Amino acid sequence: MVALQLQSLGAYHGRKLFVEDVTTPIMRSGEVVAVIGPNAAGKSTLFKRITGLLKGPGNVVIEGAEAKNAISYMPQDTSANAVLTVYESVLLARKQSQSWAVSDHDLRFIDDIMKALNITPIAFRDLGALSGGQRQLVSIAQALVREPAIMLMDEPTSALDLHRQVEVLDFMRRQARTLGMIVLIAIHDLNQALRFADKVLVIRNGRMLACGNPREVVTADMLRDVYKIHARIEQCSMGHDHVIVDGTAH
Ligand SMILES: Nc1ncnc2c1ncn2[C@@H]1O[C@H](COP(=O)(O)OP(=O)(O)OP(=O)(O)O)[C@@H](O)[C@H]1O
Repeated sequence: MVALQLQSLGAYHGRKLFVEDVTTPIMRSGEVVAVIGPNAAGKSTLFKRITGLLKGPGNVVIEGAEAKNAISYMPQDTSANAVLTVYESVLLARKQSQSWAVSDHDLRFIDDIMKALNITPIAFRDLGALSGGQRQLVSIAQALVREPAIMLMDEPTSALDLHRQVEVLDFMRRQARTLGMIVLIAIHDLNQALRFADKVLVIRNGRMLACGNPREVVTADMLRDVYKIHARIEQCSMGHDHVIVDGTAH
């Protein structure tokens, strides 16, 4: 069982603190947490602080995972200038966190992830010759083959068509449950967050406003305060919550 908690976490860009005093409930194996908030709220900055790419006060407390492959981070910018094929890049990603010998298990694991993400047909294409959505899928594969205990994904579906968005988010949730991962996903699509997340964490101006059950966190009041929109949360005929936007609030 893996557990993650952020305690009074802050993050600097240069000398300025852009994220401040983020303390979360304990997140546990199998959970998917959607990290939401307006542009420039600090979602990517928070992820970079959790991975150790940025410095700042506070603690990232992880229990039940070896430091070596505790966290895998998929950045927002998935552009690549390495002269590698898709398959080479995924294999390299797997080997970065393990010994350099390639086992049958490694090859099977990579095949399974690539098949699940439907990128086997482009396995031998150069990274530089992919569409934005294809690059994003490859980047997800690179993060997953490291078999992390905690996965941080920064807007992993922003370039994907609707079918692939649902496929990827469904797959991530299954992976979280079956492998016991904790998955944090920064995402702008609040309906996808409501559909896939166990918890929603809201950030505004570098501060965490709430972290908890999606139904309790994503409310008309929160949408007005944080996003400056008039919206309703309504249940569809299947009983799922949806955000219906009526317009901007000033
Ligand atoms: N390298 C950097 N140097 C200085 N400031 C930065 C740097 N990167 C980000 N910032 C600033 O930090 C703040 C938070 O940015 P961040 O990228 O974390 O927001 P975000 O919530 O991920 O936004 P978006 O939804 O637009 O991707 C912004 O004010 C941004 O200008």
